Amino acid sequence: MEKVLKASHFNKYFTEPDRFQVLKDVTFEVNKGEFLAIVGKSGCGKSTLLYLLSTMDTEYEGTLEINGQTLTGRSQDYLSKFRNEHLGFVFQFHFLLPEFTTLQNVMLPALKLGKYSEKEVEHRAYEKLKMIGMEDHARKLSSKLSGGQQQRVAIARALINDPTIVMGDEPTGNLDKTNTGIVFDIFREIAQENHQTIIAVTHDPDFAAGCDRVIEMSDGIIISSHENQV
Ligand SMILES: Nc1ncnc2c1ncn2[C@@H]1O[C@H](COP(=O)(O)OP(=O)(O)OP(=O)(O)O)[C@@H](O)[C@H]1O
Repeated sequence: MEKVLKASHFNKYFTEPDRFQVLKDVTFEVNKGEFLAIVGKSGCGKSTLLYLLSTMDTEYEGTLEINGQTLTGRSQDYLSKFRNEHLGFVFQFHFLLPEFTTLQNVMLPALKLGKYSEKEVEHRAYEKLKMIGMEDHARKLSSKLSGGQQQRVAIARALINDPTIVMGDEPTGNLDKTNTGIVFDIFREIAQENHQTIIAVTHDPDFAAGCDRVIEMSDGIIISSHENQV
């Protein structure tokens, strides 16, 4: 099984207000196309871990490898380019720009990457919107969409550069049951059809139960990793 992410011996400390160790020797690997949930009680270190995996936080001990590239010790410029090319992010809140249309929001990360012409980017953005069933809303201001629709658009935006890994921090935390199901199904399809990897921090037991594997954390430690029969 091809590994797309290797986290080795992560230790992470916070020093304010007092020094404490938030991650303790966290080591795990993630397969290509795997749909992984990270669960655990509030404050156990899930978001801190995801932030390290996202390459946004570089203050840690240990090594991070994604797509065969060692990312520990790289410059901010290198990491920023790497993120835009290889990673997609979905958060609890959609962070769409309200004065931009749905289509423009989805296009933004690809325009920033500068790999495709504007025409190509627009075409790609349409394709992503089609995939999530939102192409009819392409010209609407994103602020005019429902919460569930906005989160779907945020996923399309995360997918625009065809990332190897999509990372989600409570991606359904702000959604009702129906929209949670829709978002879950999109992730499932991405993993199954496109072999893109999903790593999602979640508090939702039903969401976690549908993932391929669940990593459970407690007090900065991985206490279990089990595969679901899905
Ligand atoms: N910048 C920071 N400085 C100091 N302590 C922090 C910082 N960020 C988080 N913490 C602490 O680190 C611990 C882990 O936080 P983290 O947000 O990773 O937990 P979590 O498992 O994601 O929680 P939740 O499920 O509530 O989001 C908590 O005790 C939190 O208060």
